[in-house]
Amino acid sequence: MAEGKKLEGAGLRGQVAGKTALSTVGVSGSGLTYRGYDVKDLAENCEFEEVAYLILKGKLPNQAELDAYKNQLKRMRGLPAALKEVLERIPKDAHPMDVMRTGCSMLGNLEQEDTSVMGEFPQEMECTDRMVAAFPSIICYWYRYSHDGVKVETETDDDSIGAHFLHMLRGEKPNELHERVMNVSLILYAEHEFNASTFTARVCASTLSDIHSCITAAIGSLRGPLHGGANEAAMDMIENWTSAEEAEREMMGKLERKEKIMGFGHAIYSTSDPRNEIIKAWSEKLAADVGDTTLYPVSVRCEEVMWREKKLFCNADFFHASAYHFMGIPTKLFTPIFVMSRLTGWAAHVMEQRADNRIIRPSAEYTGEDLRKVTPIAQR
Ligand SMILES: CC(=O)SCCNC(=O)CCNC(=O)[C@H](O)C(C)(C)COP(=O)(O)OP(=O)(O)OC[C@H]1O[C@@H](n2cnc3c(N)ncnc32)[C@H](O)[C@@H]1OP(=O)(O)O
Ligand SMILES: O=C([O-])CC(=O)C(=O)O
Repeated sequence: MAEGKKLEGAGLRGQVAGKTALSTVGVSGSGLTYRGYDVKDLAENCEFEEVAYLILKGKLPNQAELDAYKNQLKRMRGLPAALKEVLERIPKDAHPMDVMRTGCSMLGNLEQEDTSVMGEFPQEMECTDRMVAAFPSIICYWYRYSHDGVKVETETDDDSIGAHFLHMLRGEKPNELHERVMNVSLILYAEHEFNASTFTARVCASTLSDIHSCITAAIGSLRGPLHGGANEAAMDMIENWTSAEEAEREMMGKLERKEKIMGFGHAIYSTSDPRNEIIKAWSEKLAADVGDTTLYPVSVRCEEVMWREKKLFCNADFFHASAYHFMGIPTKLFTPIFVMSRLTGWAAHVMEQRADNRIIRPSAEYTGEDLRKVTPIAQR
């Protein structure tokens, strides 16, 4: 069970920066809740679209509401020609998170949110639904064009966002296991209170900016290796090791050299991240499915060494690395999948901020020079 840790010090740790009804992190016994539901319960019993609906619209949908929501999202999967042209110009070696950032921003140019009456945002839900539907299309359109020269069809009839993503990426519909894992993964990543990227979105929203600006800013914040980028960084690390023994030796060396190990530790949780045991179990199933005898044992040994040596635990990102890898997803697309999911949390926070807004503007402790006069340029 995750417990709260002593929260103080730099990085605004432990400071209440606002109110939310969307989620709790590390405060209730169950560790992580979305609108009062335990994330484990949601991951076991729901599809991602149900959870997206819960986060964005405030309640779990009934069957008719879910069907209508999924159909609406399906109809919004296509990309405007001007956006496709932009994606076609982005080089193969671009960072996929930069592609997401540009894709989101370009969509905001082509389908601007109506902000004409200050403080009123009548299209915020429609713009959000559009982004939820279009983000998988954006990343896959760019990836398939830049890597395979294929202009992929983004208007698929796949039932779920996860299946739609895998279908565009691989050119064929995924099997049931892979679709289920995508659902679970997207649920686990969907919302997490005032994490860095969500806070970024809220700061932007507090200026009464448009929703595409808020989401674009959040994508930039999620890109870093201390946040969403950790799933890719974890993969880059574990794929080098061919046995659990080698992983242990290398991990010990890293710890001796005081290197940060990606996919471990958390700003809020102190003993475990409740998302880890869920994605770890799916990673184990996928390992059995592909007959893996290396990557999963390597990952498990990393987890054991970090706990034994440092009492540091895997966060949501660590076993996502092996799980995605077993599904044949290229490492560089790991963090964009996080975006496809967290978009729901970001947008819900933007709406929550807008509904009860005061511009976010903290103060700083000044550590610079005392007041002084400008020396004329010739004398400097
Ligand atoms: C979905 C997500 O965004 S989850 C987070 C993903 N990020 C990562 O996996 C990156 C690796 N982890 C980290 O960098 C950190 O644990 C963070 C950024 C997640 C949290 O940072 P903080 O809140 O500052 O961590 P915390 O206060 O618990 O750190 C305590 C000590 O453990 C160390 N530590 C924390 N995480 C790690 C790690 N992954 N590897 C090695 N040492 C670590 C810190 O350096 C610190 O040591 P110090 O006191 O000697 O400076
Ligand atoms: O809450 C955090 O600081 C980081 C995190 O786990 C998330 O955003 O999912």
